[in-house]
Amino acid sequence: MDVPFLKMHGCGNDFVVLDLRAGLALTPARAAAIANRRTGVGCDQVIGIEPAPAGSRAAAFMRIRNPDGSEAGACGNATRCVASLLAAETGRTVLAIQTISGTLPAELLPDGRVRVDMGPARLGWQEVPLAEAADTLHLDLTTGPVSDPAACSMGNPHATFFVDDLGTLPITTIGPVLEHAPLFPNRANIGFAQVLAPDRIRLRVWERGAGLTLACGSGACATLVNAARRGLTGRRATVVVDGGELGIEWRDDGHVLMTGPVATAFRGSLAWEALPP
Ligand SMILES: N[C@@H](CCC[C@H](N)C(=O)O)C(=O)O
Repeated sequence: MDVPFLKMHGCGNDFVVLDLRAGLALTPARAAAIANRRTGVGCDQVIGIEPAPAGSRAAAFMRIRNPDGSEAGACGNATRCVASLLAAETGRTVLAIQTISGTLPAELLPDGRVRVDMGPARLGWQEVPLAEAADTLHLDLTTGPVSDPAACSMGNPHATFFVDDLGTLPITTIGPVLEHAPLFPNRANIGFAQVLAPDRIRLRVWERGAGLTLACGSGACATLVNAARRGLTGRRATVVVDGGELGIEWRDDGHVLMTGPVATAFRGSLAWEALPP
């Protein structure tokens, strides 16, 4: 059976997007096979669009899997991509997408960008989660040249290290060590941020289950929140990632708004029977 897919990206964070509303299942093994950049299509995350749960006001449910098969509670860049697809399908510019972490309102803007309400930043140590009680604004964690990160959850776990010079950091060496640090029982996405101005941050993210990507939307949200909590920025900033720019605002009610581009790279079809169950 041939199953159509879309290859999309947000600031270079790339996705295979599958419409699974007819009932196909995105298992961990299938996602890992699809995401493999040598033997599959290749992507940072595999995204399944599934029916919205009964009674939900959302247009659809979005399942997020990393290349290692693990399931994530949030993916900011993919949420914008799926919102743009659902907007085109329904003719609505305002809609909501259900994830395992909550319902995310989204809006298609006149310039083609998409704004998503990523929900409230969760600041408690149990919410990140951390392995033990700690002040999430200053974690006792050092690896190589980086130390003293701040942590929060955007529906998925993030730690942000603020550094003076991003250019010299050995991210592919320290990223995997930090992702698996015992302090993070569910592992964590690890952001490395250089504050350029009170409204501008340069960010690179070692993503849980995916590695270094060109952009991480939830990471950009977490970074702005952590930077504002530290008094390094205001509550609104442009976050410059390797693949573009994201506008982030931490509203007074605790919700984080993310605005950014979406792009479709190509369409294809998967030989479903060739995938593992
Ligand atoms: N690329 C995403 C985040 C994807 C999930 C993450 N790797 C996790 O495991 O939590 C984004 O744009 O937010």
